Amino acid sequence: MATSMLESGEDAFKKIFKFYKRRNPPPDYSEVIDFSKGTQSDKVFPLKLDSAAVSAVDGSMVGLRPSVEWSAYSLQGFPGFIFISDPFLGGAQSFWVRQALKSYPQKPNVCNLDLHMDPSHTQDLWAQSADSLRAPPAGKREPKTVLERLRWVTLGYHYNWETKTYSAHHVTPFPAELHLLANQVASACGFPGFNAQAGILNYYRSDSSLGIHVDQSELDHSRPLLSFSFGQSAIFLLGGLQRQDPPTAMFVHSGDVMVMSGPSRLLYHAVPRIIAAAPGRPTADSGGGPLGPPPEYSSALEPVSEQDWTVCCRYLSGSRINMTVRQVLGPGKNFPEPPTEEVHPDQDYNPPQESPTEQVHPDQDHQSPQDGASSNKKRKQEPSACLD
Ligand SMILES: O=C(O)CCC(=O)C(=O)O
Ligand SMILES: [Fe+2]
Repeated sequence: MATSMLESGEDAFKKIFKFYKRRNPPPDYSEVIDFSKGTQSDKVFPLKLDSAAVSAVDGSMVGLRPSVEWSAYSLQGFPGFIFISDPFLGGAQSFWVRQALKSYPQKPNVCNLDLHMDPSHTQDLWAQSADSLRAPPAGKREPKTVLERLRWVTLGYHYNWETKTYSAHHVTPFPAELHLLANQVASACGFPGFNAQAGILNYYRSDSSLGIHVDQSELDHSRPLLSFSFGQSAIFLLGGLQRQDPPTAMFVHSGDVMVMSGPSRLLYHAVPRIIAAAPGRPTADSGGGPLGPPPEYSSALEPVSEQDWTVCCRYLSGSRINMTVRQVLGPGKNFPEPPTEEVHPDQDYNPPQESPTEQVHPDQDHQSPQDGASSNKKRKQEPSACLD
């Protein structure tokens, strides 16, 4: 399969991306690494993390199991890449899903819908969508709620999709609980003092994909990039330092955490496909249901009400959420002073259309997810597929 494709002219990453994105016939997944099956693949090795770096109490505050219990792995050929198979306490994923759907899209954070909607309509996407998502599906094709049209949210230093930069002039407070979660995971992985300064949240529908790119806009690449996934599963492709290097395919399931650090920090990667989570797999919608975390541990996170959880479950039945957390500046560092004539605080922030990087620098820097219906078009359109 994938390996035999590498001979011909088209670059290997693109070819493998297309292979996994293909709908008809669906691809063969036999070469895809599944970390939830442990060291079944001869390329996967158990990784001992720094269990002293995070106390069980601190971990439980953000919904993490004690780090000695985490199943962490390294992947042959990818030093610095760490895969942690769902380190969350039962029920704790629901907190993060609710945050990603209800809280993080709110102002002053920035989202794709701000580009073509009146600010009064992007103020509270949850409030506008919750009733429709709570109602039982009517059977016929229903108009999409605004929440279902959400594709990305930026936090902290807001990523500028056009210039592919962060700026000292466009920053809002980074959510404290997500800062804590990232700090603890990074500490366990050998990066104490990780300072979450920017977040990019991607919201994938069942036909979405994320193009081949490298996350290089952060100014300090010695700090890791952390990725948290919830909801439906995905195929993640991890390649090399060159765009055409052949990638390795792996499944990412709900609750999984990936850390790109050291020599893996600047590797090309992509998400060609969202896959329905296997029945019985503890996706966010079954990980404790509406209950939130068991009451025996303290948490920095507000419990999720049953009402809210109904909305989250309906949303997640056909969607995947990925939160990447980045440290933009080195410890104690600031943004370099721009030459005076280039200082245009905020006015020069032209937030993208839904997938602006496709228009400007395709296949290179960080992009937002693309919907299936528009994968070959310059400007992304709303997806045509309905909820599963
Ligand atoms: O969705 C994912 O797993 C990857 C997201 C990503 O690569 C990014 O946001 O830069
Ligand atoms: Fe990325």
